[in-house]
Amino acid sequence: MIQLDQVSKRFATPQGQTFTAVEPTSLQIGAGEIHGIIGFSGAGKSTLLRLINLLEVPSGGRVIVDGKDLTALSKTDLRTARRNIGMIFQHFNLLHNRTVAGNVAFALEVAGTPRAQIAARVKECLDIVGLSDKTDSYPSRLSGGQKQRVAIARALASHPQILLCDEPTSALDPYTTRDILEVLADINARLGVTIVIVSHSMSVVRAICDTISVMDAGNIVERIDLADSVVTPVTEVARKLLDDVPTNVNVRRLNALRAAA
Ligand SMILES: Nc1ncnc2c1ncn2[C@@H]1O[C@H](COP(=O)(O)OP(=O)(O)OP(=O)(O)O)[C@@H](O)[C@H]1O
Repeated sequence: MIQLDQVSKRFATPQGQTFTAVEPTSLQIGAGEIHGIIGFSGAGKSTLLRLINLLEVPSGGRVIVDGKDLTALSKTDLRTARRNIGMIFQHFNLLHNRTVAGNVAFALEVAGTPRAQIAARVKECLDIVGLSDKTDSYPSRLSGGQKQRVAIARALASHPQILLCDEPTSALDPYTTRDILEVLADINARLGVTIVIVSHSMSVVRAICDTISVMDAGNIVERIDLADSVVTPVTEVARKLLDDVPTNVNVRRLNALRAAA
């Protein structure tokens, strides 16, 4: 479904130099798969994700989605191809002056869906994410988890085959995180949507993914297949990520002990 072929991304720095956020990278993600991209801050995860729908234009390489080379499409054809790729973000990015239904409808209006079809599709999408009772609420009246559900409904509005998720649970508590992961897993199972999820949390990607790419300094340094009963990371960065943040340590006390030593 998704094929990145030696894709790279360089940014110009204010000092007039170039910074490589993603080194030439190849990646294949099959239809119906849930794939995680994990790594520490600055590893290049979000940039790699945004290369999939060409939100970031690649500096080199090809992005092939559902058999189409997105890098070779005209602006109009790219706009059409992008309807096949929904996206959600850490901070939801909802329109605050529109209701829940209005937010989902907005995606359809932009896509040129005939007016007569919009209300029915909005209802379908809100049913999928379990938010039918909040249709007329404004985002300010919703919890973080509910906001992310609206964002998911909006992303699904144009029947995409792919859903890109950029840190979708990083602003949520652990219980709501699980809730949102269950919604995503359900969408994958019921609708067959291929999901790519960026996270810095190994527990998040382990909870939902089939396969994981581990990124470090703009490179995919390891691929983990969660179908393997035992996950034995090879690289140092994957081993560190597997440990997650050791939250059972009181870091203030630890610092005090270090200072006293
Ligand atoms: N538009 C941009 N211009 C210049 N540099 C950028 C731009 N976007 C990202 N970068 C740089 O590219 C590198 C990778 O950024 P990216 O956001 O992809 O990392 P990440 O792994 O998603 O990090 P985080 O987990 O903190 O979001 C970083 O050093 C970042 O500063």
